[in-house]
Amino acid sequence: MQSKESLRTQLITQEKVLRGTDFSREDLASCNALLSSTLYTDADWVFAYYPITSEVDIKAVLHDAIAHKHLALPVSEMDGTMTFREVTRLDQLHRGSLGITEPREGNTVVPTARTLILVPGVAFSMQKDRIGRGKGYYDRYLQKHREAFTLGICRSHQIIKKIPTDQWDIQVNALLCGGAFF
Ligand SMILES: Nc1nc2c(c(=O)[nH]1)N(C=O)[C@@H](CNc1ccc(C(=O)N[C@@H](CCC(=O)O)C(=O)O)cc1)CN2
Ligand SMILES: Nc1ncnc2c1ncn2[C@@H]1O[C@H](COP(=O)(O)OP(=O)(O)OP(=O)(O)O)[C@@H](O)[C@H]1O
Repeated sequence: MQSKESLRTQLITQEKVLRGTDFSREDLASCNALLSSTLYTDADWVFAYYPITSEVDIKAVLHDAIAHKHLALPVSEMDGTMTFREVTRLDQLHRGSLGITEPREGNTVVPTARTLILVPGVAFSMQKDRIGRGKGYYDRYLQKHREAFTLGICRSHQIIKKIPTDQWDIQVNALLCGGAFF
């Protein structure tokens, strides 16, 4: 089996090749599927991510969550930990050190059983394994916060057959891809 590191390198090269591709239809299908699901309607808090170009554009979900629920976005710290802060408007975010748009202020919040965590990734498998950007932020965070439901979100080309796993890897509970749940 290909190592996780070489898979990640290959997938990030693919991200660059696909940079000009228009994924808006596929991304909107996923947003709409999510917004009308009970996973979403039953949640009181949504812990989401602010998308970069290679990730499913969930900004429609971010706006809906601000209007109808509570939204939190991740802040990555230099020591490898990640926290989530409450966000009430998207025009007060800033570009953090890793090139990710993140909240500058806002209360730090922790997930409960009614929190839906939307997990980005470089790739996922149908076994719900995940490859992230290689810094272990989500693995460390999800290990400590087991009570929330985790939903991986990706585009069709980000589904791969088999992902080699390490003992620290945390699977997601479900996957949303191209407008369908798995
Ligand atoms: N949207 C999003 N937010 C997230 C994550 C993520 O995967 N996606 N993270 C999940 O862990 C954390 C941040 N982790 C990161 C780990 C590595 C790189 C990284 O390698 N960045 C590139 C530049 C990316 C770009 O600008 O396109 C770099 O620094 O070279 C970025 C974020 C928390 N927030
Ligand atoms: N629970 C943990 N405790 C300590 N270190 C961890 C933990 N989880 C992952 N790591 C470390 O993080 C590094 C990256 O792990 P991995 O390659 O699985 O990242 P990833 O899941 O792709 O990234 P991310 O979660 O940031 O998107 C590894 O070197 C690993 O040792």
